[in-house]
Amino acid sequence: MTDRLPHEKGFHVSWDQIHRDARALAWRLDGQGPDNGAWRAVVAITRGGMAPAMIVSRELDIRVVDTISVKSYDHQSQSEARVIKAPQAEIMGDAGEGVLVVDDLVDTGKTLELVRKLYPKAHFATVYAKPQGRDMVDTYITEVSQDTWIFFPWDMALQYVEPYRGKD
Ligand SMILES: O=P(O)(O)OC[C@H]1O[C@H](OP(=O)(O)OP(=O)(O)O)[C@H](O)[C@@H]1O
Ligand SMILES: Nc1nc2[nH]cnc2c(=O)[nH]1
Ligand SMILES: [Mg+2]
Repeated sequence: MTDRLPHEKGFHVSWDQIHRDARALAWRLDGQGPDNGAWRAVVAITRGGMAPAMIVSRELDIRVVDTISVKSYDHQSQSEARVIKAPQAEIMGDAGEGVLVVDDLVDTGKTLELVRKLYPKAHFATVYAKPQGRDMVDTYITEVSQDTWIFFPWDMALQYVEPYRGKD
């Protein structure tokens, strides 16, 4: 993760904000599936995609939900990704047609590139997108610049901050 830093800007997302944005994503996807507008299943890219996928599946009343786990690692200075848990083969079918693959964000696009290769007919949706990975996503809600780090509520806690005038 250190190679992803430093980032000039921080975009802090609250629970309320991610709920609203994931709902907006669901509404945009409503009726866009290949089977009379319907989607067959939602697949979350763990772990960050799980909260948005839960909200999307709830909004669109999709009861078939599975996960895919992609682990990024550095191998001789080249960053690679591999699947360490795949979704059920019966859910994905041949190429993922009718399946909504949901993640919290796309950054470099490496994660989605890998999942897309496996399931080229699935629909890829993220809540947030950065320019470098944007072409890997079919539907997203909000774009942030490449030098922005997105902070999610599950990675944060409320804490005391010094008053402005109290600082050195
Ligand atoms: O477009 P990319 O450059 O591949 O980055 C995007 C991915 O990185 C983050 O997940 P991470 O691998 O950090 O794991 P996590 O979801 O378990 O936090 C994020 O949730 C996306 O899945
Ligand atoms: N939380 C978080 N994880 C990431 N993984 C890749 N980019 C990001 C980001 O901006 N925020
Ligand atoms: Mg992730």
